[in-house]
Amino acid sequence: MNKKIAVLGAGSWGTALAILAARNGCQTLLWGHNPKHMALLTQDHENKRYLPGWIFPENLTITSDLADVSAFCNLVLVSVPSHAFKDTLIKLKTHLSNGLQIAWATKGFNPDNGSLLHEVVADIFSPQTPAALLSGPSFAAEVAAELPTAITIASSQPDFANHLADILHSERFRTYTNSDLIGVEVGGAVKNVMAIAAGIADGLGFGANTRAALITRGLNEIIRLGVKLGGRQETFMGLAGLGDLILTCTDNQSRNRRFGLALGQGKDTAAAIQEIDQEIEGISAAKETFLLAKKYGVDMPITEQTYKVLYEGLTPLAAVQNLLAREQKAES
Ligand SMILES: NC(=O)c1ccc[n+]([C@@H]2O[C@H](COP(=O)([O-])OP(=O)(O)OC[C@H]3O[C@@H](n4cnc5c(N)ncnc54)[C@H](O)[C@@H]3O)[C@@H](O)[C@H]2O)c1
Ligand SMILES: O=P(O)(O)OC[C@H](O)CO
Repeated sequence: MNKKIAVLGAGSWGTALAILAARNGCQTLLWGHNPKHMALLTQDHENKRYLPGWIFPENLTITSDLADVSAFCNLVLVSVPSHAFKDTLIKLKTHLSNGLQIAWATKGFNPDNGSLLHEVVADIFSPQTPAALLSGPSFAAEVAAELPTAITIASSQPDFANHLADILHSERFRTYTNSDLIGVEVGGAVKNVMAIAAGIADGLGFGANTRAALITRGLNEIIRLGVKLGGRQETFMGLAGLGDLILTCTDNQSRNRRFGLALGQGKDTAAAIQEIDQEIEGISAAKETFLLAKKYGVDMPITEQTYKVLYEGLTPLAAVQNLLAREQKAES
């Protein structure tokens, strides 16, 4: 397979995806924004900061110069955090625009206005630019370890989704295609809010029953917002919805769940962020989801309470008590 791909973002997920593509036989370029960090990756042939223990395949090369991307190929997979997504695409455009095929693995909203990331892609490049999102239950370290994983590749352009699936698919990394870009985006972004909430409940000492209730009612919130934004209900029962929600709410590899655990155990937000020392996408997603819910009149009580803990100083215990005090009603 003489295929090429440039991965933008040398964190845990971009590094894992670059290693995956290289193992699949792709000539792979991994770009990171920090020259000193990328020099270490070049020197060490591994990412000791974000994905230690996984030596890079020989067909994976490192750069901190975006100009190298346009000379390398026109297929780009963006895996920077949501707060860096728009700026990274703006920088990319100065080097590559014509013929660009872009995918992204970022889970979140555009922090400027809560828009979905496919809208950022369309605004910066074009609505006709081949675009796809990669999302689903996938911890980077397990992908690097080649533990069986299944993810969704969502695009309104099926040929492009299939092209990307061909490049990334393997026995241990199963790719499923989906035409519901909005549903997959909302599922991947809002599951991080629910993971914080589930972590808070566990950190407070509540049990498995509580966690199951939060996951179930959290899925209900995600579906309500996702359908309102144009997603298909069935998408949220799939890998990018229920699958990723269960994974992130129940396993301590999740940064979002661990962040919630720390809050529930009494740490303040700053201390919890410092302790985790990696991206916690649910913090910004909690605000963006809360604002979207208000804008579209969608009842999202778990999201609202999580937002109030993170942005209004509500204590974790008071947040759970507020949820428990809600009036009895028919399940919907
Ligand atoms: N880590 C996982 O298991 C995993 C799995 C699936 C999806 N994701 C998603 O991947 C995205 C990237 O997160 P991650 O897990 O790799 O985070 P990370 O904390 O592991 O790494 C973050 C990376 O972003 C870089 N970065 C920070 N600010 C930047 C900027 N302004 N411009 C460019 N790069 C910048 C950092 O240098 C670092 O390399 C997130 O949206 C996350 O939800 C992560
Ligand atoms: O560590 P988290 O909570 O950002 O979760 C990582 C991935 O999104 C899991 O699918």
